[in-house]
Amino acid sequence: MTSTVSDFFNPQQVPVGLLAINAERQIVDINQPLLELLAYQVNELMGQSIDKLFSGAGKLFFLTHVFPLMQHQGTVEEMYLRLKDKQNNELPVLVNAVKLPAANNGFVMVLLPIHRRFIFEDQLVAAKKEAERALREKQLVVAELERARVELEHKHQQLTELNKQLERLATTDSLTQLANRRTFEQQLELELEKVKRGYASAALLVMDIDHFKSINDNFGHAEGDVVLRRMGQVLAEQTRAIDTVARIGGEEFALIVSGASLAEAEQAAQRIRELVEQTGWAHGQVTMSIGVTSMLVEDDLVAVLQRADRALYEAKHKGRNRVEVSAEN
Ligand SMILES: Nc1nc2c(ncn2[C@@H]2O[C@H](COP(=O)(O)OP(=O)(O)OP(=O)(O)O)[C@@H](O)[C@H]2O)c(=O)[nH]1
Repeated sequence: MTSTVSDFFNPQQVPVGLLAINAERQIVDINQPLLELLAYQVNELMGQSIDKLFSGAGKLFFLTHVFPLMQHQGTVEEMYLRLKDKQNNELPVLVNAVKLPAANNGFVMVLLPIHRRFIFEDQLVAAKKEAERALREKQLVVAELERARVELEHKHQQLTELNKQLERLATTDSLTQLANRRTFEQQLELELEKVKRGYASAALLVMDIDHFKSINDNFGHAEGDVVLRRMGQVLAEQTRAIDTVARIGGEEFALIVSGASLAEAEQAAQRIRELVEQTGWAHGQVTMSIGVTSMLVEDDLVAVLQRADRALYEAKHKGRNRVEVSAEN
């Protein structure tokens, strides 16, 4: 004896909805699982139009799309429908339908509830939205960080520039832009240190403009400043990068000559004196007296400065526009 499907299971108990409708869309059969899903009693649906199971939009979709396909193709596969149960709750289902033999003219529909998938899809959409929101937020944070970084960099540049300006102000004579007295003394200490350690010889020139007071008196203080500025340029042009030229007093300048013997320093002083004498000045001739000395191993700052000043005094005393050398203490 051949066995049939119904020997193995009862269609009223399979975990899918089964629904049969006739050509007029009246329900002619419905299985128990579908009744339970829809919360109807069998007598409430039998003979009723399947339209009763749709909400407005669902009904339109069924009538204009799904049902015409069932009629014309005789089958539909995996179409998505939203039914509504007796309490008007939505029941999303996948539909497979097939036309019954011609004599019957109806359709049998298999309805697979996809409520869980529906929830899952909702969750996926929500998760995607959340991910997009988080991404947007992250992009905002990244943009904010970038803005802060640029601002910080800008501030850092400003600070660096400000520090440079402060450094320049602290180390430079504002009138001539040469090193100021403080920087000069620091450099002199460094140079003396090198001499003491036997690394190198070095010499000091102290230079003073002759009769500068008369320039001020004859042409005014502002014109005196012009001469001081111009003198700063003349001296700076004569100075090697390793040397230090500074304005150490009103009309007094100094030059630290690294690596120079006393004779070399004297030559340098003569060159400068001649250059100043030959420079074209707006207020008549300007000359300079220069005292020269070597830095000695036993020197300190005061000693070397005193010796150079003594030589300068001698140059002034002997008639100015001269170079004098002071070799010993
Ligand atoms: N224009 C100007 N004058 C200054 C500045 N600092 C000092 N002096 C002037 O420099 C002059 C220095 O005069 P003195 O010390 O008498 O020396 P001198 O006239 O150069 O004469 P000798 O050095 O003896 O050749 C004074 O008149 C000061 O007022 C300054 O920054 N600008």
